[in-house]
Amino acid sequence: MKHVAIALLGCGTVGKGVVDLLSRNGQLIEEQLETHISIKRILIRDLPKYEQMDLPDTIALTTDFNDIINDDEIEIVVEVMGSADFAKECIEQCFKRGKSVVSANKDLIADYGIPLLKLSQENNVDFQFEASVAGGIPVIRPMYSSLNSNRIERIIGIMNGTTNYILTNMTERGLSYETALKEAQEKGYAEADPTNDVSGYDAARKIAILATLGFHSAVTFRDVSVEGIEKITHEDIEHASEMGYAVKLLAIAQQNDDGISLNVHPAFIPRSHPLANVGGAYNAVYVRGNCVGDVMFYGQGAGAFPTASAVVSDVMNVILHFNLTVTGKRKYVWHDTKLTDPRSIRAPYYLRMIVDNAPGVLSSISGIFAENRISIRSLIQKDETKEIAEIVILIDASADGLVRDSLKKVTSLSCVRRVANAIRVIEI
Ligand SMILES: NC(=O)C1=CN([C@@H]2O[C@H](COP(=O)(O)OP(=O)(O)OC[C@H]3O[C@@H](n4cnc5c(N)ncnc54)[C@H](OP(=O)(O)O)[C@@H]3O)[C@@H](O)[C@H]2O)C=CC1
Ligand SMILES: N[C@@H](CC=O)C(=O)O
Repeated sequence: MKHVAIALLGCGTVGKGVVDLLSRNGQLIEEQLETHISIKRILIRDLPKYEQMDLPDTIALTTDFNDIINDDEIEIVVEVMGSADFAKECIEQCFKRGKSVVSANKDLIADYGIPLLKLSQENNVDFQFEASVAGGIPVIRPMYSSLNSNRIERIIGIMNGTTNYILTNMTERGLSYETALKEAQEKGYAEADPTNDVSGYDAARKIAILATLGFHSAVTFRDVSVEGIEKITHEDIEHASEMGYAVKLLAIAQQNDDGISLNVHPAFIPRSHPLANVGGAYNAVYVRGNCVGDVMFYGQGAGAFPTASAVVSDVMNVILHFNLTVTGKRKYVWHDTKLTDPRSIRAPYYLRMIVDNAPGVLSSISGIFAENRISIRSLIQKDETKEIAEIVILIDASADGLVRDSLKKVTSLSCVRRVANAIRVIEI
């Protein structure tokens, strides 16, 4: 039986998941590859913390990356630390020393995926990162393999388990935002800094990675317009339910006539749509190819075993390439990319405002929308006291820039206390 020694950089939620998955399914994995995989070393920072962990005695823990990079027996390095700079440095060193790398680090790949892929090719090694998008769901490989006979037209999905867990549990269990986030952290879904999840940056990184591969476009995280879920309240969720919608954080990449648009934002989705029923930490990604039509990928987008499933399958793929002597041979294609102005993207919007409960208020607000040729689909006055009222407006599909400009004017009306939220409605 052949033997491949690997090293892990990091042994947190995902790293420990990899250790456990290999011990649980090792025999089946060996049978398929005719190769035994052993984890030889793991890099961590805080040694005493890991000495208590239930890890096989055969694994050497180290706090010095040199122990890994200088060990010629180690052929594959699995980077599951997170962070950008140090991880990038380690991965580059691995490539230069002829080691293939598997990474789950979307922060890094969304920014440096293309230069890293190029460097891996120059050094004839593999770089694989299936777990970087949607945890356990196979969605990266289909982009450059199973669906690559298509021109990909659109990618839309729920790509962050933490925010989906928060929104689902605010909706179904009435949990507060803070309690739901705490639960998501306890379950190992959230990033080390959960701001990346709730602000939409994590999903933005994932859609940038998918668009890079699916659209053959050299885009990065910085090309994505991002809005998070921090402003979503129980009021918004209740109004959505009453109107037949669920609130979800969506990531959308779209090929338009004038370029590519990349957006992450909360959205009202009709309850009848399959994405509305993706609950908890589950993710779902729709891909539309010009020949295949719509394909949907669904599964657990975060957590130890689901993510380790993708990481270990990447390790298996690297070993398969070793065995077939095709390591580092995959070719990637990127074209010049033009980005659509995000302000031109049209959608219907749900708007919630807190206003004075006084005559003439509604006509002042609707007057501003009329001036901007935005047509109001419905306007409902909700809870009211003697002094204030909450109004909920649905407007027909309008350009984002026009909606934002109109809302600025609405906010400046003395009778408008605040625009509490403006959320796009997805009609698919
Ligand atoms: N959790 C999930 O569900 C998913 C996570 N990912 C990605 O996987 C990666 C790992 O995530 P996760 O396991 O949740 O993270 P954790 O925070 O649970 O674990 C990180 C691990 O990396 C180690 N580490 C961090 N920085 C360093 C460093 N500079 N030097 C040495 N060791 C270091 C930590 O060691 P120490 O404790 O000693 O600091 C810890 O063992 C991230 O890129 C994340 O975005 C991807 C998909 C899903
Ligand atoms: N924090 C991420 C983990 C997986 O990528 C999430 O919540 O989806």
